[in-house]
Amino acid sequence: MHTVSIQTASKQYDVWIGEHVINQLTFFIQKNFADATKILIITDESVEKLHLKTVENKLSSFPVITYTVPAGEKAKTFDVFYACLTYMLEQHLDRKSLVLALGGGAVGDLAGYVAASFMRGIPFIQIPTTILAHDSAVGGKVAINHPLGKNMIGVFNQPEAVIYDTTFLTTLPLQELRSGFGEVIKHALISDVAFYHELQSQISDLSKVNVGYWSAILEKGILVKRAIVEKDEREANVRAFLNFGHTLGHAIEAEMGYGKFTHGEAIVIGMIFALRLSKQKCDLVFSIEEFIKWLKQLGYAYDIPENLEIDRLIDRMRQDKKSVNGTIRFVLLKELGIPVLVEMNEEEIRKELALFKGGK
Ligand SMILES: NC(=O)c1ccc[n+]([C@@H]2O[C@H](COP(=O)([O-])OP(=O)(O)OC[C@H]3O[C@@H](n4cnc5c(N)ncnc54)[C@H](O)[C@@H]3O)[C@@H](O)[C@H]2O)c1
Ligand SMILES: O=C(O)C(=O)C[C@@H](O)[C@H](O)[C@H](O)COP(=O)(O)O
Ligand SMILES: [Zn+2]
Repeated sequence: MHTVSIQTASKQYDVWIGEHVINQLTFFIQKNFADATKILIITDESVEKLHLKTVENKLSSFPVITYTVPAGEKAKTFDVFYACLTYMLEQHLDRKSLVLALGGGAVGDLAGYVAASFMRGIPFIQIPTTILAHDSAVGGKVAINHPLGKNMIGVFNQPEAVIYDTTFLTTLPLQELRSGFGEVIKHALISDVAFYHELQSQISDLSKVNVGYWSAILEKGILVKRAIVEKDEREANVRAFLNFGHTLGHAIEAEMGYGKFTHGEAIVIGMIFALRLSKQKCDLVFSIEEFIKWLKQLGYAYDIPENLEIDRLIDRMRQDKKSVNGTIRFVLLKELGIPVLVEMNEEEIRKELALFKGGK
């Protein structure tokens, strides 16, 4: 088991990562929440079938109840958020209650926002079950989607702890490995050239990565995220770098309809576009052809979906949270590992999107 301690401006907490670290849950709750009036596990319908029992078994001496939400982006809606809060009121949770988020980023984002909202805030613990959640469970961004934009309704709310049992990852389908690995690539590209080269040389088939190696690369990703959120918890400046690939990625997710494209797959396309812009605007020296060759090998889509209109993507990007006064901003790379936030002119974006979409 490895422990990564996170110290943000608002809170210190630990991330425990490794096989069977779920055992830590019992000790952590005994030590810190022994008087919890209720412990609510929020999970989704797939994770419930696969891993809920394991977690419940660790909590047999506590007053545990469960609320199950739809799997995937369907969990991040206002209706599910509201239904969750209704259930908590009906079950008489109070300010001494605790929420556990058992699942991927969608469950973590929803449950963290629910916990922040119930009676103005009760504590929650992240129990991530996906590769992608090495990113979502750390750093305290929690939110639901709005038809007009991704993660538009939410708050910053740090968890009490992150208990990342990598044995849960063994049940993930290949598409979810791929989605999560997109954020690992992001963490490498924005801050750690050696890590990027390691990934590129070591990983050619995501289905063959063993749990031990997943643990190691997820921990590296978490360290990248830690370094940034410790400096800038609420995205006043450098935290925006974690949004590399997301300006276009979020626009693709929203335009396709949430859940049609996984988050990680959408941001991979967004990263390719941001790399193309980085070459244009920041003289980045990097072979996008080589990058795409690797992505193809791993099974990623690497084009903007045919049915998406450029003008509509631009409208979406104008609504991005990084925009100021409607001016679209992209995270670009000056060099591998050296990101920068750049304001872009819409005409320039339109031209570059047309070239990208046209395969040029
Ligand atoms: N808060 C943040 O900082 C942050 C960071 C990155 C992404 N996100 C958000 O996270 C979400 C994506 O996260 P995700 O990819 O984990 O999505 P997810 O929670 O939707 O999980 C993906 C799918 O995998 C299933 N699943 C989860 N764990 C499983 C397991 N162990 N075995 C088998 N199936 C399992 C889920 O049921 C779901 O169908 C997006 O909404 C994205 O916006 C948030
Ligand atoms: O933690 C961050 O900050 C990130 O930007 C991480 C992203 O991978 C993540 O998708 C996040 O939810 C995006 O945040 P948003 O503010 O653009 O919605
Ligand atoms: Zn992301």
